[in-house]
Amino acid sequence: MRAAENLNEFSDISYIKKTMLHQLQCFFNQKNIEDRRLEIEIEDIDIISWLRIQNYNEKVYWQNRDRTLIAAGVGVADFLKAKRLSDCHFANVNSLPANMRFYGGMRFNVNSVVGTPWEKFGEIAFFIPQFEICKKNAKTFFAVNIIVKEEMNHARLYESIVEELNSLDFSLPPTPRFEDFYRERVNVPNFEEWQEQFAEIQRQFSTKEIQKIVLSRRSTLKFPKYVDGFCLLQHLTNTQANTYNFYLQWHKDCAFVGATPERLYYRKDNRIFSEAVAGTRRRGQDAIKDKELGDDLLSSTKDIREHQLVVENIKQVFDKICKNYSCPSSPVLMRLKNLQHLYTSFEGVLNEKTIDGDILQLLHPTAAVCGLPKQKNMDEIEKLESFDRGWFAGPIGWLEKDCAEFAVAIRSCVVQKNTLYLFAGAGIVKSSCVKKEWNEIEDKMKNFDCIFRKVTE
Ligand SMILES: C=C(O[C@H]1C=CC=C(C(=O)O)[C@@H]1O)C(=O)O
Repeated sequence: MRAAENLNEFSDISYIKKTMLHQLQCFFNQKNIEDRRLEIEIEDIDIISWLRIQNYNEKVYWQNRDRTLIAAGVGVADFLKAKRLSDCHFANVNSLPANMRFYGGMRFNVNSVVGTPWEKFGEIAFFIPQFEICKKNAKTFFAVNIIVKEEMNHARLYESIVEELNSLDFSLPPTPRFEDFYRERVNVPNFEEWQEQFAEIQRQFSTKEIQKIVLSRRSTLKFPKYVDGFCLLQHLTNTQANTYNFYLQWHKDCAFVGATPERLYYRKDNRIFSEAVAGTRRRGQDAIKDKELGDDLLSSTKDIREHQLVVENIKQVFDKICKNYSCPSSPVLMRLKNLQHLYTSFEGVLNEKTIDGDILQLLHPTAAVCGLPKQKNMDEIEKLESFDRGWFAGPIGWLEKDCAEFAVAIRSCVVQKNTLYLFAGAGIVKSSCVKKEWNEIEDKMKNFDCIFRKVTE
């Protein structure tokens, strides 16, 4: 690592490339090489702008809620793909070098039929980026991840990494503001269809087949020109607080972008943290109105029941995977830019040999995005929703040796050429009101407030 007096040098492109090239040469000159992450400290750079201009199909951006980790990666050093969680070799993650991460996630329902715009995403997919810029503990690093497979020719691996390194672009033109106007918006379901779905659900509540269901909507917005997902991401990082901000692209022209408040879990060694986030009100326009709305949420029987079902469900999972755990007896408010939610945190110690695959299998989908009972609702959602949720409401995050973090991919959209697909859902219980739930979803979509400008001519 370089001394602090040379900070200016850190941003010098030739310094970055030359220093990394030197590290690569030293590494590949060794007789026996194994997986390695090479890192150099660089000056703090605009990570989104860097990511935006790289010429790769595979790109990822991750910013955790307290912004202690911001990472962007391009290219593929290794990947992990599967149709079922049970076929994913998560145990291999434990042999990765320090700080090397698999980023990715999975579909909400790996058994459902794949539809637009999710064709390029797969069921479960993770990758270790070839190149990464990572900001951690107020320091910024440029990293190259090297995965050495048995069958690989080392000289060829070296050459291909060097060639890619040379073509990385550090010119950093700033990401423009999102200033596009849409021409057309189509809601699936429309309000009449939403009412019909609601009536069907009410019937199932009365026969006690389901206790709570989370139904979602998709809004498709058509723009006159290609939508730049990085401008959206930049807007989210500028305007949202207390959210995980993410961007994931497996192919150019199709990206999954979001700013979600909901942690599925964070694991450090055998300690696990999770949370129930369910029950919603808007933020008030001033402190008095805001408190009024918050108090109303905290005392609403309907919202507390909706929330409590999520809490009970996480308890059942923690009973299975933890030696011990704790959670407060009543929810508090989680305040976001536009909305406030009921929130209960969980903290536990995992049973020995519990791997991330087991945790994902049991914790996802939470009752905050699916409802209860889970299997019945997965089938019901597949039947009632006439679009593919894809990765919306699925787990999204990263895994590294001894550590993992997943958010629930809500408050999200897919950007595909000149089309933007927005997704949001709402928890419905017996006492829910059809119009209020429709409006709640509309409020959730307003996370992307910058897009709601229509061409009027
Ligand atoms: C399913 C979504 O939100 C969930 C998380 C928080 C509050 C929720 C609610 O109050 O309905 C939902 O359970 C979404 O934003 O698409």
